[in-house]
Amino acid sequence: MESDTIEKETNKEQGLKNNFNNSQHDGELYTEREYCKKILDVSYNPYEGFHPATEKDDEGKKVFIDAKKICRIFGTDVKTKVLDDVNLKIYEKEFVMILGPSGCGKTTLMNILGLLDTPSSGKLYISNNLTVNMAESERAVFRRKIGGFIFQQFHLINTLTALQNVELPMVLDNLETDTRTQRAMKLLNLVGLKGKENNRPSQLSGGQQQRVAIARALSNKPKILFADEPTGNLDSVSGKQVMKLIKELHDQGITIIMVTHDSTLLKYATKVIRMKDGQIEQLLQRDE
Ligand SMILES: Nc1ncnc2c1ncn2[C@@H]1O[C@H](COP(=O)(O)OP(=O)(O)OP(=O)(O)O)[C@@H](O)[C@H]1O
Repeated sequence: MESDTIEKETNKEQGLKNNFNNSQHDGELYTEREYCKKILDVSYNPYEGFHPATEKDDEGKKVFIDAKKICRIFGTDVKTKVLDDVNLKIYEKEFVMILGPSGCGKTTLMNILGLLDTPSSGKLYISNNLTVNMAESERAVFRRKIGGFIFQQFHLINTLTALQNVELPMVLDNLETDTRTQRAMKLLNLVGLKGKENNRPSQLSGGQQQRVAIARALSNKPKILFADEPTGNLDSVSGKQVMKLIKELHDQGITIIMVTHDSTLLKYATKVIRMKDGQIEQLLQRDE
């Protein structure tokens, strides 16, 4: 950057610094410089620290999910190709974020990777097992034993308490009552909801409901967590609490695949998939 440009930018920042000194925005105390950068977009780049992924980036990593030539077509009379020849490898312990414009196929891709949906063509391997010919009962076992799921809309059962919601997957797994209650209590404590065990979803804030959903997703000790816009319905403070929890889970070794529209969350990711029109437009890897 030319020196007079730098000077202009610095003056702009200084002017804003005077206006926004120690300002509180979105529930977070930004330094003046950070805030100026954000609103002026002077040099704020959510992709800073990432580079286009190469084969070298994956050396020594263990493949968890391998998607080959995945297509998904919806409709019978009028067919719409929503995923078009997607090739993708996800490695153990990665924190993968899927971004892209509305309707580009992010949720469809995540649903296929999580065995909530099946591709129209292509092959999907999970831990080297080909999933295409799996019976629905086997897919259900994967979803219950290996995967954990959280969604923008929480999907809690309104007639059950927080504790009962977290216990539910363990009931399906026939765990003894004492064991599952103890585990659900521990998980609710972990997500910061001690004392809210007997509240029903309607008696909890959005952020608290999402934390119950996270506790429920953890009840089966998943190896991989699928999160579709987990902060999409939350205010920024609750969103940050939820992201902090998800980051902690990643730090503990859980692989995370998350769909988001919010590029400010990229700071948590180790890999970024940018999608467009049903295809992977760009694959980015965090610098070591
Ligand atoms: N079950 C379905 N039947 C028909 N069309 C579908 C179905 N599910 C998704 N679609 C279509 O597939 C396209 C991709 O949807 P998808 O939800 O994967 O996009 P997205 O990138 O997650 O969008 P958004 O960011 O808005 O959530 C959309 O045009 C959508 O209308």
